[in-house]
Amino acid sequence: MVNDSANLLHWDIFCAVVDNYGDIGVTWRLAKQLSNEKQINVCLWVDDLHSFSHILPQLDPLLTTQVHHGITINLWSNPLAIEYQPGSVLIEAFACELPDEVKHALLTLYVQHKADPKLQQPPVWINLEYLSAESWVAGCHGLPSMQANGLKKHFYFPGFSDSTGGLLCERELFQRRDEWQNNPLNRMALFSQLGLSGINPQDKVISVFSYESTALLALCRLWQQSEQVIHALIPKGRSLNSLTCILPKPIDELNSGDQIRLGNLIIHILPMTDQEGYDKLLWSCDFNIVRGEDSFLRAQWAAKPFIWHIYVQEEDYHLIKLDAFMQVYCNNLPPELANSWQALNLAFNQEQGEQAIKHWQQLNLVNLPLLQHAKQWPVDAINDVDLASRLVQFVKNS
Ligand SMILES: Cc1cn([C@H]2C[C@H](O)[C@@H](COP(=O)(O)OP(=O)(O)O[C@H]3O[C@@H](C)[C@H](O)[C@@H](O)[C@H]3O)O2)c(=O)[nH]c1=O
Repeated sequence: MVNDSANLLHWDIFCAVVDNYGDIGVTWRLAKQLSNEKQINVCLWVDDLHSFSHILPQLDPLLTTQVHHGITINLWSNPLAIEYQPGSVLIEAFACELPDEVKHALLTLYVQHKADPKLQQPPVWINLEYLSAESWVAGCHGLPSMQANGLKKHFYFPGFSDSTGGLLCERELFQRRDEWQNNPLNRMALFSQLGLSGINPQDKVISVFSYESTALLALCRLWQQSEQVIHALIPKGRSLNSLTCILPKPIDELNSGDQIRLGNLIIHILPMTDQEGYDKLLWSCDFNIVRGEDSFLRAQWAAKPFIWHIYVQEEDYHLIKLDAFMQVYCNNLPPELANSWQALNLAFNQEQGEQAIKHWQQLNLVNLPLLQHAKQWPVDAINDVDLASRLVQFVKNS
C-alpha cells in the first residue's frame, strides 16, 4: 500500500518521442487529466519539445522547464539538466529507457527504505504500454516485473475490457461533445476560425490525418466525382505525400487555408491545432481518417464513423492489432455493414486503392446505422471507468 504522505507527492511521466506525435499525445492527455480531475501534481519529462510544440503551440522548445495547464514540463536531456526528485509514482511511457540518474535515485530510495521503512519508499513504477484490443492484454495487465536490483515495475496495459487498464477519456468529454454537436453553428464557426472558407452547412466534410497510402489517393479520385461537394481537411504532413500527383504545387509551397479544387472534391490545407482544437475538428466532420493511437481513440470518442490507419509494425503485426480492434468494434454491427467497414479499413491499410473505392461505395458516407453505432460505441467502450481513474486505483492497490 502507498501510505498517505506518499499520495501527496507528485507523479513523474517520462516520454521519449519515437516518431510523430502519438507518444507525446497520449502522455500529454494523461498528464492533463491526472492534474485536472485527480488533483495530482504531474511532472512530464519529454525528450523532444519541438515535436511537442506542434500539439501545444504555447510550449517554448528552448526552455528546460515550464508550466502549462498546471503541469510542469521538463526537457529530458542527457544528462538531465533538472534534477529528478522522486515522487509517489513514476510512469515510463511505452517502455522508454529511464535516465541513469532516475534509475540511480530509485535504487537509492529502495535501499534506504529497506534499511529504515520510515524513510521515503521508491515511487510506484509503471510502464504504460500501447493500446491494443488483443485478448492477451487482459492477462498481462498489471503484472509485476521484478528487476535484478530488487525494484518492482508494473506493466499497465490500456484496453477495452474490464480487466485491462481502460481507455483515456476525460470525465466530461461526452457531455462537451454533445453540446458542441447539438449546435451546428459550432462546426461552421470552427471551420472559419481555422481559416477554411467555402464550406456550406450541407457539404460533407472529412478530416484526414493518416500516414502515406495509395488508397487515400484512390478515395480522393472517387470523391472528385461525387454528386455532392466533399471537403477533405488535411494538415501538412504524411497524408499529403500520397497526393502529390493531384496537388498543383509541391507540398512545401502549400500553406494552411489553401484550397485545391478537383471536381467536387475540395482539399483544404488544415493548420495543426492543440489537442482540444483537434477534438473539436473530429466532432465537426462527417467522417474522420485517423492514425496511430491517440487520434484513433479520439475519433472513437467523436461518435463519428472513421478509418483507422494503424502505425506499421514489423512482420505486419499491426494487421493483427487492427483485426483485434475491428472484431471488438463490430461486435454488434449487422454482418454486412461490419464486413464493408472492416474491408475498407483493411484496404486503406494495405494500400489497395480499388478495394478502398469499392468498400467506400458500399459503405456510403451517409450510412445511418454506422453513424448510430459510432454514437453508441463510446458509451460501451469506456466500460464504466476511464484509464486515469483505473490508474489511480491501481496505484492505491500497489
Ligand atoms: C492533426 C493533429 C493532431 N493532434 C494530436 C492528436 C494526437 O495526440 C497526436 C497524434 O498522435 P497519434 O494519433 O497517436 O498518431 P502519430 O502517428 O502522430 O503517433 C504515433 O503513433 C504511435 C502508435 C506510435 O507508436 C508513435 O511512435 C507515434 O508515431 O497529435 C493535435 O493535437 N492537433 C492536430 O491538429
